[in-house]
Amino acid sequence: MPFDTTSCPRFRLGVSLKMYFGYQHTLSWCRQIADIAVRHDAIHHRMAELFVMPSYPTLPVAHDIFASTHVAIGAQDLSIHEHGAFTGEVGAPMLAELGCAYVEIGHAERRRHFGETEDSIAVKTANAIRSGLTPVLCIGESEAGDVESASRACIEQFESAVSKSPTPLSESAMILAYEPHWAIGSSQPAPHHHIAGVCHRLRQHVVDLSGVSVIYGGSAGPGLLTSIHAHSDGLFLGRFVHEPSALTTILDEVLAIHERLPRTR
Ligand SMILES: O=C(CO)COP(=O)(O)O
Repeated sequence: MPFDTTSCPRFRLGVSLKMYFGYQHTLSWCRQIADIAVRHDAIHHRMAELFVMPSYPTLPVAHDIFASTHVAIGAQDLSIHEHGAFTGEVGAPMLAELGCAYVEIGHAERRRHFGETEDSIAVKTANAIRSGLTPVLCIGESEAGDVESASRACIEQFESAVSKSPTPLSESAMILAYEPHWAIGSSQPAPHHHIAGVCHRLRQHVVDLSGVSVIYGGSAGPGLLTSIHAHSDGLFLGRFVHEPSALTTILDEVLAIHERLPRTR
């Protein structure tokens, strides 16, 4: 029986490669992911949307590798400037020209190691929107705590990040990647009840913004979506899909989740 995807959620699966791989390794990983994407029913039937974020220099070739797939590409950061005398920077207009659909903003590692501030995050978010890129806005509490305080911290970060938006938020597409800093680079994700609680509150907060999805990242990998899919629109993945077959396992989970959903809505 063909899948009725109109009544089902479409999960968003993003992968950031950070700076783990070299150039050739990145391209070979992208080719393997492209191969999985063209063959997997979860992508074919649009039950899952996949975007990958490799390092800047690989973006043009990655764009070509994914050209005949449903996989989108994005950058891991962007400049607070758009053009000009800003040595070493890459601005939103060039990322859009390169074929990026997404750009990551405010990752915990950029906040911690590169002096990213709430103000620079707000400027970057505005620049991304102005160039037609979908921000993947990373928000999350720095220390492990309860759901209430984590949600408050995330909502403050979100409100600050969108404070300079050039267009009404109701017209913007955006992915909120809930990434508790303490769960990134760890051996396991945050506890499921914590993820569910914070994602639920974030979804409530953006309930009137139909273009905003809430996904979870931080040691996410195979098995997690099955547990949290009622509360999260997807996953932001890192190390646990360095082995491409792990992505197949997650896409299999997407199929299984859809199989179990009622067909009558
Ligand atoms: O930060 C992340 C995605 O951007 C998650 O990274 P890890 O899955 O490697 O913890």
